[in-house]
Amino acid sequence: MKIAIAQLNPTIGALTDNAQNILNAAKQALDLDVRLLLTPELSLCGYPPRDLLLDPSFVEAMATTLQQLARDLPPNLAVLVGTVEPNPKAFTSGGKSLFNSMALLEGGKVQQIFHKRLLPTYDVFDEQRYFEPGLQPNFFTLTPQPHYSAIKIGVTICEDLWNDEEFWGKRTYAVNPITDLAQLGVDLIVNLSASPYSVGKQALREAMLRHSATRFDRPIIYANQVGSNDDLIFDGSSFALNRTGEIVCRARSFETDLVLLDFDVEKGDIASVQPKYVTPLPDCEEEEIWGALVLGVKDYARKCGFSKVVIGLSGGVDSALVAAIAAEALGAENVLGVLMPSPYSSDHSVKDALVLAENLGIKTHTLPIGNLMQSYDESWEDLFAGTEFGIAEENIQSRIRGNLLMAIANKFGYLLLSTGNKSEMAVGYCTLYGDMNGGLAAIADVPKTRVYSLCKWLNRNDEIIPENILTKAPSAELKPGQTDQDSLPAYDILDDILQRFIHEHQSAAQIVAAGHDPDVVKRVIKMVARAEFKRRQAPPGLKITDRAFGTGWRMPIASKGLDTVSV
Ligand SMILES: Nc1ncnc2c1ncn2[C@@H]1O[C@H](COP(=O)(O)OP(=O)(O)OC[C@H]2O[C@@H]([n+]3cccc(C(=O)O)c3)[C@H](O)[C@@H]2O)[C@@H](O)[C@H]1O
Ligand SMILES: Nc1ncnc2c1ncn2[C@@H]1O[C@H](COP(=O)(O)OP(=O)(O)OP(=O)(O)O)[C@@H](O)[C@H]1O
Ligand SMILES: NC(=O)CC[C@H](N)C(=O)O
Repeated sequence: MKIAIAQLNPTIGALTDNAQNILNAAKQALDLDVRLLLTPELSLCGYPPRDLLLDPSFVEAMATTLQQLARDLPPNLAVLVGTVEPNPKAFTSGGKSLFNSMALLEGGKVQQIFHKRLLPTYDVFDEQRYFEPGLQPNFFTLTPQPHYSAIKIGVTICEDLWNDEEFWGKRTYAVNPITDLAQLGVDLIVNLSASPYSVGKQALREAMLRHSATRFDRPIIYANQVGSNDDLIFDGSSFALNRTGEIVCRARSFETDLVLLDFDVEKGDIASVQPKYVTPLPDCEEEEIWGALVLGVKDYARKCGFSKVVIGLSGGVDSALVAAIAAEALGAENVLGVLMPSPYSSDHSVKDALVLAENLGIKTHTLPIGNLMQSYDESWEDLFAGTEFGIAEENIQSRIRGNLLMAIANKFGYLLLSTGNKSEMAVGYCTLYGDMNGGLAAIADVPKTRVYSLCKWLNRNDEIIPENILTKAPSAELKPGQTDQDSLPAYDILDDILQRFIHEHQSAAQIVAAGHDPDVVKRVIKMVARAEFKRRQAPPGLKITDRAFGTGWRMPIASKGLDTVSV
């Protein structure tokens, strides 16, 4: 029996377009003699729909679209479609008004509905805000073709398979849906997912599901969403494991795909369809992150209706990387780099930015800002009389640039990409309403040390990022001779402290015990706390790590929580 995974890229809320994509995949699958087609979690509305789910008319439109899709699909193909279903008991007995569901469509109708049982409510996930958990194990039977006996297929939705206590060494939820399904004697388990990307996550998914497949002696098919929705990048990388835990197929990462496999009724196991379709995983983390960021920029622009972007090109490494990502995502002809030298800019900053633009094939425009800086100086001359030249005067350069860039974006209908990296966003080394301006922060979750390693990886064959950009000392160039290390610890030290503090939840004392200077640790943690007000006003940033400063980071601003560190 042929089964296909449709690795789809839905746009959130675009019900008609998403249904059409499911229909297109179904037509393709039918030509390949497929009996069962799998689509990702919430494939009809896209994941995560967030508070659109609080709008009853949206939920109603989804139900209507689902019914129409059932009628439009080829009647002999069984299709699992991700949707929501009202909770009829919510009104009388309380509880959330919806179930996160999978609908089995066949023969022109909705045949069965399955409810997600485990609702992730941590990091970027907020499913208990909207959904009631399903209480029953989910399965259906399917006859491969007339005169064959029926196959029992267990249905799980994303998080449902993330509670194998043997794999994790603990239970997060009281139930483990896969145990119930094994007891019910299902022949095969499918998992319909919307699992966002983070570095190294695919290895974790494969190890986790390999463990479950072998533990329960059941084949598992994992169908993931692909595409980027705001800050979340979904990598796809759908795959299937046979009963012995071997990878039978793997879909492409960061692209839509349709993958075919075969359920051998005699053996009760799945096998690849020749030629074997196992896309190799990226060679290194840099290749993986690059794929994620390119997709992130491409989908954000496309789904918001932009074809062109503008970037401030300083001749530094951050703007160089963002320009390279944008050129790959949208085509070099759709990227405008703007050089805005001030009297403090070094000669090499302009030269390096121009060489970079030439390497990438992007257009540039130069707008010197000395005269605008002078106008500001004149306008506040009386007000600031008798004060020292300081941070306000330095930052005005950044604010002038931010204004010019937004004006260009506004004039020509471009999207402004901001260039701040995670290390800067963590400690607030950036100017509010200055270089923080923008519609999308492309590398806001990429630590500075990773910015360098990505650029070096990019240069592995040809020089794309000019060598001088990689070797000179990082500098904001807001005053003569300034370097980042006048204000911050060396980036390898800063990033290690941030990794321990933000990702590993280590205390200041633990970070010091790992060999860091106590004063530096205290200072860094205080800077992180005090920069919350800036991060709250930053553009959405593409998430590539397990903890980003985005929807999964909910810190108070007016607080003393992190600020009172002791070592
Ligand atoms: N809790 C809070 N809630 C709301 N607002 C708060 C606040 N705390 C301070 N503020 C306000 O924010 C102001 C400070 O923030 P802000 O004006 O952004 O500026 P600030 O953080 O003082 O300075 C920017 C820093 O970023 C560095 N930098 C590095 C790299 C690039 C660039 C660049 O611009 O290109 C800059 C620059 O050298 C400087 O050290 C305060 O003066 C105050 O008005
Ligand atoms: N002279 C300039 N011309 C154009 N844009 C600039 C200029 N200086 C700064 N910018 C913009 O402001 C951002 C932050 O600037 P800055 O160079 O101060 O910080 P950075 O962290 O060293 O970043 P980068 O490595 O890109 O230089 C830059 O990435 C760029 O987008
Ligand atoms: N949509 C979901 O249930 C996602 C949760 C899951 N643990 C994941 O990241 O992949």
